[in-house]
Amino acid sequence: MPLSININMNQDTIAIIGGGNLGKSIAQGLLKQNYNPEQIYVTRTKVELLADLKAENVQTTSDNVLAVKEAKILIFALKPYRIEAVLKQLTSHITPDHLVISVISDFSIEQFTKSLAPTIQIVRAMPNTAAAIGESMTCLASKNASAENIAKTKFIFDALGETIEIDESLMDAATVLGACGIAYALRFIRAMIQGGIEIGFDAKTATKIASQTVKGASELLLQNGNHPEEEIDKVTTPKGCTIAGLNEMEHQGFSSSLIKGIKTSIETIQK
Ligand SMILES: NC(=O)C1=CN([C@@H]2O[C@H](COP(=O)(O)OP(=O)(O)OC[C@H]3O[C@@H](n4cnc5c(N)ncnc54)[C@H](OP(=O)(O)O)[C@@H]3O)[C@@H](O)[C@H]2O)C=CC1
Ligand SMILES: O=C(O)[C@@H]1CCC=N1
Repeated sequence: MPLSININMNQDTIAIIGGGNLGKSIAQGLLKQNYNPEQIYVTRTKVELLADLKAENVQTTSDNVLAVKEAKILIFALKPYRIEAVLKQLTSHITPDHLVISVISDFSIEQFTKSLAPTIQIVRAMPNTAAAIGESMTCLASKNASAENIAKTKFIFDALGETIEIDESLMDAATVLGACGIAYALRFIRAMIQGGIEIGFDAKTATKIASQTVKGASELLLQNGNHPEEEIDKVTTPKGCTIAGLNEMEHQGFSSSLIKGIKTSIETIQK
């Protein structure tokens, strides 16, 4: 569905301040949704690394002030240790007419607000890199943002995948489960591939089988709304190979290692 159908999103220029891994994924996702590339600004200091976006007619620049002046919607996708310096540079150019969205982890709305005029509304969004292909899971949180600004933010991220609204106190948890989660899932798939090669498949075939199988498993939950164990029960024949393998994985700490990893990730954010 083109973004222009609703609230005229294709008429609002978007500036992505910080075109790194996540910023670029968002830009790629917008392009995939037929967002007019000339109405997307992406900034970074090493602007030459945005050549792929430039080739698609996206406006790439190292000039954050220019991007902010040209855009109605600002998406800040900088590392947390860079944001304060960049906001200092931009404070006088960010107005209440801007919709300010931050995808920065570990940087609260309150911290953001301290650097800007009190009239500026901020929406926090926590997407993941699957935004590039319209499959992000994005958690949204706000404090003083208007219903219109929240709806606009939701509209943008709905076009890049699924969205849910959460309390800001859960943003670290959203970062871990949703954003870091992509990496955990990919490491799981990589391990499946390694196992698949050991039992006879070439790497390409193992990758195809593992990736599609994981996609199918996710879809079973998303489409049927069942508990994972209910679907697992359908696969585990008594005395069969699935339960033997699963139990061995659990003896080796499979679920426990994932849960401990998730807790370690959130402790790393919160320390
Ligand atoms: N990667 C992910 O999967 C996710 C990341 N996040 C959050 O998103 C934010 C960005 O993460 P990520 O994309 O991984 O990080 P990256 O380091 O890949 O991207 C940050 C970008 O900011 C640019 N940058 C640095 N200084 C400036 C500046 N003064 N003006 C404009 N651009 C600048 C950098 O480019 P250059 O060096 O050329 O300036 C870099 O490309 C972080 O806060 C992260 O926590 C949230 C969810 C998922
Ligand atoms: O690991 C990180 O710092 C960021 C936060 C979420 C995904 N990547």
